[in-house]
Amino acid sequence: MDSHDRIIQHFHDSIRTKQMAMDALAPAIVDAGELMVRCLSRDGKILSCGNGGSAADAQHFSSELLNRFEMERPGLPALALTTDSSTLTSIANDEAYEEVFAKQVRALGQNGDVLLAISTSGQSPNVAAAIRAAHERGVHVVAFSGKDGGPIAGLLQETDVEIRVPSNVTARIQEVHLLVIHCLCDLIDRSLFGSD
Ligand SMILES: O=C(CO)[C@@H](O)[C@H](O)[C@H](O)[C@H](O)COP(=O)(O)O
Ligand SMILES: [Zn+2]
Repeated sequence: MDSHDRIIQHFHDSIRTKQMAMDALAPAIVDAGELMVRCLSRDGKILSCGNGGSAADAQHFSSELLNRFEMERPGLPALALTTDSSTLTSIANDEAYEEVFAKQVRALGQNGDVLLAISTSGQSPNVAAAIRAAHERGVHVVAFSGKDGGPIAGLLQETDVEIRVPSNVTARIQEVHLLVIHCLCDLIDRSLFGSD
């Protein structure tokens, strides 16, 4: 397959993954949006975490809440746990990399907050640890995953929401995670500030 055809194939695969995810995930995305709106309307905040591309997604989401998505509106309380290099390196150095998000959740999480936990495989131990810490603090969880959901799927409680992309390809899963982030931002803005 030459480069041009390979690129066309990536686009086709991404389109097909989004079409499958649209039908499978729409109800869970609504549930996640309602959970986040309830949290924000009660002066809660939304924490987010993930590794690699999912760390970027965690920061993308928090920036669109803190600053804005599409409509002009006041900033909303959100914090990505992936950005403070001094905190991340000191926890990893003094304790373990597995604790880098969980220790922040225990320090910052309050009852009624929401943690957006992102892992395309559902395998990342530090995201799993963050979910356990969230439950200790009465923080609800929205989990973005893919593949078979991994160990993270088994950690989720009744009040949590799992958005598992029906794909085994990390890049395709991430492409859907980003679309879901924008869907959630739209739901939050329309619920809290009315439709523009
Ligand atoms: O972005 C990509 C691949 O597209 C990678 O950086 C990927 O995020 C990293 O391999 C992560 O460590 C994968 O972790 P996870 O999504 O399985 O929890
Ligand atoms: Zn965006």
